[in-house]
Amino acid sequence: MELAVTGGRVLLPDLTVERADVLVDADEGVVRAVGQDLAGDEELDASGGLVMPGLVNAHTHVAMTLLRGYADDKPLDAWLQEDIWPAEGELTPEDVRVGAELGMLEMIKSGTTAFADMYFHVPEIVDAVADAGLRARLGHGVVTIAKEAETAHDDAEESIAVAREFDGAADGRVSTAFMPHSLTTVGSDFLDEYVPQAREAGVPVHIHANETADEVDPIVEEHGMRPLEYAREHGLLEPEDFVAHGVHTTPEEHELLAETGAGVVHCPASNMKLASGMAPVQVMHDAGVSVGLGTDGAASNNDLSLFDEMRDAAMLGKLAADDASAVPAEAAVEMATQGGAEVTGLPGGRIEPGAAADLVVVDLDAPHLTPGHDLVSHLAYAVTGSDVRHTLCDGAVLMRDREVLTMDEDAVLERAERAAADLVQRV
Ligand SMILES: N[C@@H](CCSC[C@H]1O[C@@H](n2cnc3c(=O)[nH]cnc32)[C@H](O)[C@@H]1O)C(=O)O
Ligand SMILES: [Zn+2]
Repeated sequence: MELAVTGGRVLLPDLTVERADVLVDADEGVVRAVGQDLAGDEELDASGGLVMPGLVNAHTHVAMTLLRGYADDKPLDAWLQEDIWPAEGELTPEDVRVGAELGMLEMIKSGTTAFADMYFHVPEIVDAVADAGLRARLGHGVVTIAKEAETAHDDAEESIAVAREFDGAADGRVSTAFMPHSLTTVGSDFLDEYVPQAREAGVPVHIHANETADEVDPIVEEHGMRPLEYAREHGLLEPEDFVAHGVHTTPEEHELLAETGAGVVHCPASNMKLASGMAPVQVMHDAGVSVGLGTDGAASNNDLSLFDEMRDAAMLGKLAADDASAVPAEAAVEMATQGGAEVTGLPGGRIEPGAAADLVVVDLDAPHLTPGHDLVSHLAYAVTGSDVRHTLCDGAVLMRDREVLTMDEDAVLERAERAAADLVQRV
């Protein structure tokens, strides 16, 4: 079946905008053509809209939607230890399923078609991705500090097992990674033991790194090197690997990232909310580092909209560089599309023949998007998630005219409300 997305304008990979139709091969899940007057077996109306690549949320913990607004206004360490980890200790597989569905509903409704996720009870998340129709790189987050050796090993084994088992699931829309939680919550002996297993399984490694000053200093003190140098020493930073945050990073670390090809996921909202710091995004770009954008979990954001994240990235990037020309709109849009696809190794991020048919249509016919001098500027600074009219992933229509077709929206909200209330009772 061929689907023609007609009557709109299209954001091309070079970030120019052209009046064109997009022909999608729904069976193969690829874009066949971009051009004038294309016809398919079915049509999707994009008139008055901009057809753009589906957004890539390159770092999140999707089931944390259940903890949205549960614990705010604290720094990372206290937030995790006092509130989040105790609550997460009570999450059942069913809770994770419900939270993941809520997050995916939110993503589909705000134009995200692919995401990278670190969490636990991953089989539930795989099933939710399969049903929702999205694309994802999933992994089990490992923590080894303050655990008995056996429990810590079990956690790491589970991460490797999950990565092996589910790579290629959901008709190839799910891929996986080995996901040690962070350079300070996983011991180096565990990295040394399990990273080679990830290589053997052919999956990348995704980890939190250099998020706060508090997690940089102990590594420098104990090992006499910067965290990313330490990461490299322990087998990380292969080209397919990607680290979340990279807030407190030095020029030497940027050089290391650029040389190795490992990517960074910038999470500006989470970094602002937890007061973690300002990532030197413009400096990283100038150094040739691949950068994607992530929301991080909904408990530190508090939403999963990449449109908000683009705006935050552009705004914070200017403040960090003390330069209004830093992280321009184009850079924000690039990070949320091609950049995220590159960093996570997921298809998508570009609309061109042969590319994955992961795309969204944004309604431009609105007061806050008038006049239309520069649509890339609008995407970075003025569009919000609720402006998304249609969402397609892998050639399938997931949302048409704001109606999500792959999920029962009311049922998802009701289940989430109930699961969250029960959870808070138990904690
Ligand atoms: N298996 C681990 C869980 C790791 S999943 C990934 C974890 O990252 C946590 N997380 C969420 N946001 C952040 C962040 O900004 N920095 C570090 N960790 C985070 C999240 O709450 C979740 O516990 C365990 O048993 O504790
Ligand atoms: Zn995170």
